[in-house]
Amino acid sequence: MSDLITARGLAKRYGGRRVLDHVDFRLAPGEIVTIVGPNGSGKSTLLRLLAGAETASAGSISRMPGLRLGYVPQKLHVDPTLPLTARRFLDLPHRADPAAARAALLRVGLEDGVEKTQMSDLSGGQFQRVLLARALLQDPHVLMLDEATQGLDQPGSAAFYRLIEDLRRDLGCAVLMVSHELHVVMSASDRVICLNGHVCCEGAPEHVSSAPEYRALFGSGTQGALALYRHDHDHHHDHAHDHDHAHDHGHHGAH
Ligand SMILES: Nc1ncnc2c1ncn2[C@@H]1O[C@H](COP(=O)(O)OP(=O)(O)OP(=O)(O)O)[C@@H](O)[C@H]1O
Repeated sequence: MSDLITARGLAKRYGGRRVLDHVDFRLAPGEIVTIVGPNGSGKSTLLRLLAGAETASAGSISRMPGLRLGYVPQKLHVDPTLPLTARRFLDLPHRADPAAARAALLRVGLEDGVEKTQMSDLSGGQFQRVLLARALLQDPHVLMLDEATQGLDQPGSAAFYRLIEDLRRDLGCAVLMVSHELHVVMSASDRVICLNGHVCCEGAPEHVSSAPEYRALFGSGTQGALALYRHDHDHHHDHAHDHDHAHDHGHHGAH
């Protein structure tokens, strides 16, 4: 089957500042791909470009005709003084079919009672599940999640990512997510893309290692919990990305 999303040579500049450069990307039906990278490495920007929420400064993106996306944002502030139940939240921005709304809430593991609960009274984990339920209402070919487990504790995150795997299995959707929680997402991902303004490397997260190249990006705090199975480096990372990369961006993926 052909890819859901393909991108070539993506670049993004904000003002004169180059945030992404030379990014190639493809997403096949049903695969779970995780984008990792340091703060400010362009992860959210890449997700927004691929979702069509922002325009690239250079490069091309093609999406399968009729592609449906379900987007779970990084953060969503709901004014606690604003009365808004979880059920009504699912009607934003478009009114949801009542049966579909109920099914989506159940599918993400929320009890019946949650429908009437104010968004501001939900726990962090419940809140994220309501966001996920809203994304499911799109009947998506691709679920995109930007740091969807921020603020959850480790068991909460692990449960959330297990749910994502279940959804992929049951709905057959592809999943593209950004995460800092390498130790949690590695088991759930088919492919990991390591981003730092450009694609440093990508591949199956199948070996646990403490690769020096990985530590150069993430520090040693994660004990090499994520193994990028190849990461051939001939360059230094530069957060400014405002010099020309004279090297070859080798993509050593396990496709
Ligand atoms: N709308 C914008 N206008 C100007 N600069 C922006 C904009 N959006 C992002 N940036 C800048 O682009 C860079 C990459 O941001 P982005 O949010 O994509 O990184 P990230 O890898 O997702 O970071 P984090 O892990 O901290 O969420 C940052 O330096 C950010 O300040």
